[in-house]
Amino acid sequence: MASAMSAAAVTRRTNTAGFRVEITSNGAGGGGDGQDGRWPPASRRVGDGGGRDDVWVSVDEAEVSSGASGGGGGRPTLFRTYKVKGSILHPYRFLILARLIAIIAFFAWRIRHKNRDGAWLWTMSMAGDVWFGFSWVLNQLPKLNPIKRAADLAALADRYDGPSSGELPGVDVFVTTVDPVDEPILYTVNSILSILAADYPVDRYACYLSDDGGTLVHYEAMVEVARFAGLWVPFCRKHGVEPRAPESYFARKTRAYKGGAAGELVSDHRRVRREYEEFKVRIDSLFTTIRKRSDAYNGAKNGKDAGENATWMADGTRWPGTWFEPAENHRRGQHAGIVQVILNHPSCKPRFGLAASVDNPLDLSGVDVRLPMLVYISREKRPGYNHQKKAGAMNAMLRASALLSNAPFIINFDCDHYVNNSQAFRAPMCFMLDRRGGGDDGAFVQFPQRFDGVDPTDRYANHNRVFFDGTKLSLNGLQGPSYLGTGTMFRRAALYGVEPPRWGSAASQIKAMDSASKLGSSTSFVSTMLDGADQERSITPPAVLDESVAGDLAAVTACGYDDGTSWGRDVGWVYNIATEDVATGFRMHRQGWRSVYTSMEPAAFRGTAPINLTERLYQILRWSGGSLEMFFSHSNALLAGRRLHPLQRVAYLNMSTYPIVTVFIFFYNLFPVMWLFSEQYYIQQPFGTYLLYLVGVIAMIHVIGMFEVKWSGITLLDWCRNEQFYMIGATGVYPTAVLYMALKLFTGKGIHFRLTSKQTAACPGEKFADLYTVRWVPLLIPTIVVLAVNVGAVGVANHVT
Ligand SMILES: O=c1ccn([C@@H]2O[C@H](COP(=O)(O)OP(=O)(O)O[C@H]3O[C@H](CO)[C@@H](O)[C@H](O)[C@H]3O)[C@@H](O)[C@H]2O)c(=O)[nH]1
Ligand SMILES: [Mn+2]
Repeated sequence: MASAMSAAAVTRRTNTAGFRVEITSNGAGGGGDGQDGRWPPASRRVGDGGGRDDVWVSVDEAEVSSGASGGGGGRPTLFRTYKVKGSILHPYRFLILARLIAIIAFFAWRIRHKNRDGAWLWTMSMAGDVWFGFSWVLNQLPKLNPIKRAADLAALADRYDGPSSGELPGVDVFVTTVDPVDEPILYTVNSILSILAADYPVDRYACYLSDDGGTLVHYEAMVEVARFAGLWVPFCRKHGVEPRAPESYFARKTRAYKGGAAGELVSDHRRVRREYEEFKVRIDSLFTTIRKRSDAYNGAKNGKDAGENATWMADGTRWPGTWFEPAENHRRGQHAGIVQVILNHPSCKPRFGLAASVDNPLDLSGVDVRLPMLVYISREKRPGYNHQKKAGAMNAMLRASALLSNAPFIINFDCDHYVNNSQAFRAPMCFMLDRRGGGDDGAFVQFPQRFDGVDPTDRYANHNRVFFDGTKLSLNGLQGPSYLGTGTMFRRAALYGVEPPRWGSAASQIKAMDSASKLGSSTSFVSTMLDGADQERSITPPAVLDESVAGDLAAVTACGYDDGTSWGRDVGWVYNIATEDVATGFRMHRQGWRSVYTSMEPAAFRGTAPINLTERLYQILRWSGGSLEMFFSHSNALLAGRRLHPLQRVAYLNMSTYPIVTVFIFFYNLFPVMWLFSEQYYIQQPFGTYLLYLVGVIAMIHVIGMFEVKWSGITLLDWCRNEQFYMIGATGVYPTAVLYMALKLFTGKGIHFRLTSKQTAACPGEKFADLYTVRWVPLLIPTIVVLAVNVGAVGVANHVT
């Protein structure tokens, strides 16, 4: 019954200590995520790492080989599908059926043996058991048909990289950040560098950073990134470096060499490392640099604009975003919108670097030195508007990118995640471009979230392996995994609320849209939509960024743009919910779109998780609260039409009701209070048979769990941690989520959810220091009540007897 926890997580510790990448042999999930630096040759199929054949068998061998012989004439087959071997799948399904029968028998027996005395206890426990049984069914049924899908990178390369090949379509990559301190800027710059260095045609993707803080520090960090990328990216290309986030790369102990100039690696490496250290110093000192500069400008101006305390850009103009000293129109939640193209779209022809010389010690003569487009966006903020957090930022970015590059595909991840496998943009493309039916009605491809810096025994179940490798993978056998907020590739048309091609081409649907009321007032934006829906397209190199483009950009990133439109409901990321990700994916599934869950080796993306208990609990609160909000919203799975697969509906029901279990767990936990009464009460009589039933159904759930451990390839430890942390969440956090939801239903006020903080003041030298810093968490009140009541009851009982 566990594992209903939503999405996965992120937080991290000290900035200065950096992103230490552990080199462990944890081995969780079949192969340690490439942490040991193993690297499969480009021709190897991704995902095979987990596709051990004692569990998985191929189901599309025939289709794939007929595709390879050029049969279809159209697009090739670009991914492989596997199902669980019969020898595991059949007993697994049989056990699920057996348990279903067992719990029905159990309820029937209990009803036939209704307690006469202590009827209240019986009724309550019966209600609890019914809910436990029901929620188990919700959780279990969608897992009946686990399917694994693996991208065929070699086939993609054959088809799209050769001289006579078609072109890979364009991709817009979106990263969101809010605060340069809570979300340490070092992670954000690493994230951006890893994107700029990805192995994807450089003129066919663009990178967007959305900064909801509107700080000059972020903007200048991007300028520094653009400069350092001029060295970092060619270095990555020349030597085939992995991973391409410098902090993780330099932390790595062993590296397999993939480049073509092994002899120069040592000196190049040393040089780039030195430059990186200097780059980090510049990033770290941005706060002071900008402050000093601003003080100087403010001082000089003192005569005229006495008292002005502006924050100044390097070119001597006032920063339009937030200032160090908040002022009218320059504070959090109140500032102008900013869109700055930091790196322009590159030329379509390769540009090779210079040979080694005194000024440039790296020989880049055979290396393409172009960089992809990089854009900084901070949407407008005004008091009185609900800015809708991440969802609002994503929608503003979706519109601004349409005006600038308008790629038909979009990749989205959080600023604390980075591209860990340079092929990460190619792998999801294999699913989007596959010639088989599934290809065109796939709305998104979801990668699991993988994390660095989690303590080796993963005390707070941060890796969430049961959720990713089990629950999400099994949804592949239905309509596909839910969207998890990060590590996802989308089809742009699906984000616009268009229905899958079976119900009409994207073009005809877009033409039919009543654009002004649905999509807002920017005709320039609306006119990009047709192109944006064409999946074969590359990206649009932006025209000269003249006044009119700037005006359009300002319009689509303005805070009131969404007012009175379908944005946040039928278009873009969904609003008014703490877990915008699940709700946004749900809208697509409800329309009949499919999604794909896939993983690759080494992991496509990696991020950081909150190893501090306080942060972790608040994160779980946001997810569980958001999930209940989903149930009580237009995104309720019961309201969806017939295009939602029946078991997919069950999966979403589970995702939006799982915290309710806490009510019953709470009562069960208080049952020992009955020791306080002098008469004897029994939950159920005859008690012996009752116990036997209980032991039976509990044993079965664990045997089923062992089968899941087997097919998902997780470790026993992962499984135990999940069970443990489920109980912590269910007793400590879900009660608060349920209370919040009840409050919201009665008062109409939503929950204020805080950002998951990625940094605490723990001492930088000590590796998992944060694990042990316990801050007072009101969330734990229910747990403490339960503990106190139980200890008290035992004490009283002892005293009485
Ligand atoms: O006003 C805001 C608030 C948040 N964010 C960004 O949203 C992302 C996620 O926020 P965070 O507080 O780090 O949440 P997590 O718990 O780490 O996020 C998980 O859960 C969220 C849903 O609750 C998903 O959106 C995330 O992708 C998923 O990683 C980060 O990049 C933030 O910068 C914004 O852009 N604007
Ligand atoms: Mn995060």
